[in-house]
Amino acid sequence: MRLDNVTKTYGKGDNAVTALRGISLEVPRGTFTAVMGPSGSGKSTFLHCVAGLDRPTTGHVHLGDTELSGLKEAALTAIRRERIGYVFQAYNLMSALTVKQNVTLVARLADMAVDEAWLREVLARVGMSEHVGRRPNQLSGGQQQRVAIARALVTRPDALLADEPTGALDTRTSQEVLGLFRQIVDEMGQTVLMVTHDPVAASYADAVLFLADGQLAGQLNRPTPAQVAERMTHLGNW
Ligand SMILES: Nc1ncnc2c1ncn2[C@@H]1O[C@H](COP(=O)(O)OP(=O)(O)OP(=O)(O)O)[C@@H](O)[C@H]1O
Repeated sequence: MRLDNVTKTYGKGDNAVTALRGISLEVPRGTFTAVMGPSGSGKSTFLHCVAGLDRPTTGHVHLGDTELSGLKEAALTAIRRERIGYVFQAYNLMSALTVKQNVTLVARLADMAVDEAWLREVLARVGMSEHVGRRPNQLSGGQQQRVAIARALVTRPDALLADEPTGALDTRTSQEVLGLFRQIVDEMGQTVLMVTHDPVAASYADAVLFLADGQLAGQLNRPTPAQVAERMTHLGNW
């Protein structure tokens, strides 16, 4: 993923709010990158622009060789569905569907063939092979997030985007989910970009990008939680 001088302004005139101010960066394929920053620093806007959910006001976003800002809505929708996987703080599973049905729902809605062998591998990776027939209310929070990760992986996306994926989990379960992200990067070559408020979560990443007031305010590679917390303390309230 690559961003070239991306800006994003919401609203017009006196009401205009500039959320991103000239962000240029590259997220290498097959790496785990965390994004941190004080509240209102532009993290969600950044993630939405990378995901093709929102269009930059100026600048360009590339996913591989594809430039997202030049695409028409239909092409962008196809990219969002087929080339990007999402994991949210709220697991967003369908309560009436089983684990297997939830994992394959997006692909089925999009008329994409689901490769059974790949589905089995993904379910095994996230440790949910034994629970394919259960419904979300029969699973713990950590298990539900694993199902959401399987759902994101099943279409073999170019990138997996996670917005506070451990925000609703206890410490131990968070660590299991973060360990799973690490594994899918190291063993499957997946690219993961994660927004988080948690220095411990960020320390699982290869690199942590810091945003402040809509600008890139630094990067730490393979940092410890203490180094991340120290950097955040200098950026403002978080
Ligand atoms: N749809 C919108 N319309 C107007 N302003 C917006 C909109 N979305 C975000 N903003 C503003 O843009 C700025 C950046 O917001 P953003 O949600 O990207 O920050 P954030 O770092 O994700 O914050 P938080 O950590 O609190 O979720 C903020 O000043 C916010 O009020």
